Amino acid sequence: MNGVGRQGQRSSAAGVHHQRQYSDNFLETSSNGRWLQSAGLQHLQSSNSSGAPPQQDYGFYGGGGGGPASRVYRNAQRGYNEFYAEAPSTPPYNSRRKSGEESPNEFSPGLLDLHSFDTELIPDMQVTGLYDGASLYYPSRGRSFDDSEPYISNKQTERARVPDNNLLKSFAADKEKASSVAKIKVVVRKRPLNKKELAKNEEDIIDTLSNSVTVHETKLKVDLTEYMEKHEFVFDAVLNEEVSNDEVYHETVEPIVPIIFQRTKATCFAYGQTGSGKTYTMKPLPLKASRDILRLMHHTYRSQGFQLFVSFFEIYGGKLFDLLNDRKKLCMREDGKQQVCIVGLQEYRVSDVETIKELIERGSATRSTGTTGANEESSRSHAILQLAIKRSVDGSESKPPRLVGKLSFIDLAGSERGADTTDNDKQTRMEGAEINKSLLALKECIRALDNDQGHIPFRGSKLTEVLRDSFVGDSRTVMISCISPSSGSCEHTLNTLRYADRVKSLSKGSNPKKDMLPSTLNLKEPTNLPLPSALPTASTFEVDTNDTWPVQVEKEEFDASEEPYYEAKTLWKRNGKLEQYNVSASEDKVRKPNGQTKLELPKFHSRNSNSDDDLNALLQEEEDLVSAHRKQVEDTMNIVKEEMNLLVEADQPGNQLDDYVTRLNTILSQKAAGILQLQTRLAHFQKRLKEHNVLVSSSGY
Ligand SMILES: Nc1ncnc2c1ncn2[C@@H]1O[C@H](COP(=O)(O)OP(=O)(O)OP(=O)(O)O)[C@@H](O)[C@H]1O
Repeated sequence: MNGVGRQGQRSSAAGVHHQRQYSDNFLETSSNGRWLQSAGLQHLQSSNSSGAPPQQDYGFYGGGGGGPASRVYRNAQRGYNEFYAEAPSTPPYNSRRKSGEESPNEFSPGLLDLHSFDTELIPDMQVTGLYDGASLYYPSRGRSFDDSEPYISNKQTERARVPDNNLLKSFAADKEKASSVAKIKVVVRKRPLNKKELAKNEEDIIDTLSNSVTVHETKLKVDLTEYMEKHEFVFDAVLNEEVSNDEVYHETVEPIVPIIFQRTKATCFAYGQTGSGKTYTMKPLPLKASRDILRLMHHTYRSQGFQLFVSFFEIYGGKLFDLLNDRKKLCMREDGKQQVCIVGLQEYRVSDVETIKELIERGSATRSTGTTGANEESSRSHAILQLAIKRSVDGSESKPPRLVGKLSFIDLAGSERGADTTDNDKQTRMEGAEINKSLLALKECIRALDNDQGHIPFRGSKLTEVLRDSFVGDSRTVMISCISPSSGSCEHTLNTLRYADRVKSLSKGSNPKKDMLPSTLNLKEPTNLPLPSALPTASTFEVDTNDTWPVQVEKEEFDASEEPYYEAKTLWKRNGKLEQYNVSASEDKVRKPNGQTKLELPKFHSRNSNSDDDLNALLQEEEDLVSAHRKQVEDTMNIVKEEMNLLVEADQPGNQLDDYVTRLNTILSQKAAGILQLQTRLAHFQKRLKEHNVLVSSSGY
């Protein structure tokens, strides 16, 4: 059966019609404007264009939020709201400011190194004995928080020392909720066919059913007749082209938001080839999450001194740039506690959704983009947006707050970059190598994380290094694999799904039934698979009974003589609703859990720089080998194809085919020997790499 016939059978006419309609619109619509719409925040744009001041009215959250009813309505309207409506273009940041109003850029640089506070989590609150009935106090999704939470009017300091029962119950409920959130969740999102793909008559080769996704790959037999190979994968969730960004949020980030208040660090990242919809998927998520975080802060945890901070940076060619500070180059350091500090990264304190929206827009506009055949606005960088929840230790706002939890959103660069380098210049090739390296390292870290391995190989790349603190302690990871439906992207789609499957397959919490099945079933006929349900929980909360942060006393005096290298500066300026901090390693101070503050000389790897270099060299070598290996296999396949063509041409009466067959055999055995040699070398390098890693970890890193 040919591809068109199969497609005709697989897709209903309505389905095809839908896909065409989406693509006609989405290619012509500014993504900057559309994501706000799909985030359900269109009204923010209109308020902006009218020049209205930023909203502080939290009543907004109750009405426009993610309640089930509104979601159902939006879903019903999705065809219009998301794909047909003309999205208003987002005015430039400055044009939307009223005169005299401060912009994040213009805040006086109240620079203080808060990074030591950032990287050390605030100790947990004691909730022992208060678990009974806690869930009654936990506000369910979509329910008004005003209904569930009586107004708390105690003095802040008193509250900090003697937390009220409702608050403790909320914490307890959040803890309970946390334990039901899978440690790693892998979700696949299929986008609709776009205009270009339709123009080229490319067909939709992806079927989705419940949480499984099937790729129909057209292949050629030796006699050059076509046949279809099916590859079936099962994930925690599969979202088809009909699914809105609201639903993506509901499936991925929404369950994580409450547990960020419980010392959890979570990471949500989008993986996929260029043009597969990573940015489209990721852009609305931080805004939606901020909306829910602010809602919790202003209702459930009202007057508890929680603060929300935003930072946005990118990793481009292995270097870090601040997207909220004119792409200022940043550098990464590690302090004595192996906490990663991004020197100079600016964080903004935010208290309303509009400000967050402006910051995200500003950062997105600054992000590096390049051009590829697949996507004109293709991103070559990994963009990382972090939402940090902090809290002043003694409940007052006079002291710098300390980190409670963090939510990182990562829009990764196109996953095909490494393979897309042969025709490009040196810079593009280097970018590709760097991207490949980081994606490989990210996968390894997530797998190590889920297996609770002692050693997390975060040093494999800049990306994993900056995410180090998301890989330790209580963490959650959501991977959204974005795929294109088109036949032209089949190979990349399969690569994306295999990467996702690899992340998932070693997960301890995976359904054993699923693990017994091969990831790629390659079935000729449709098969009804037993579909595993979502991951069971793999982790529990650690409660450190020695840490009771509400009664913690902070000392601000620093003994400069102790570490003359570090001069403590406590210039902390508040600036209305939005505050800007400059994180500087030279002001890196470490707060002890017992409440004392001590300056410590960070160890910036000096002792281990050789190990790092070696490791990097090894990783590089391994990567080169993998590329060479891949190339050998590709060459071999090409040769086989060419020879097969010759063979078919030569298959005429009277022709002797023996010569061709002998020639083919010789070439194949030569190639096989080359591949075998490369595999042996690769295995050798991997062994060395492993030894090296063990050495590195046993030396304290
Ligand atoms: N689910 C979707 N529904 C409608 N349009 C979509 C969807 N996903 C992506 N698109 C559209 O496809 C185009 C490419 O998407 P996007 O820029 O998000 O790709 P990307 O994976 O981030 O690419 P790159 O890695 O090159 O940055 C955009 O015009 C976007 O609006």
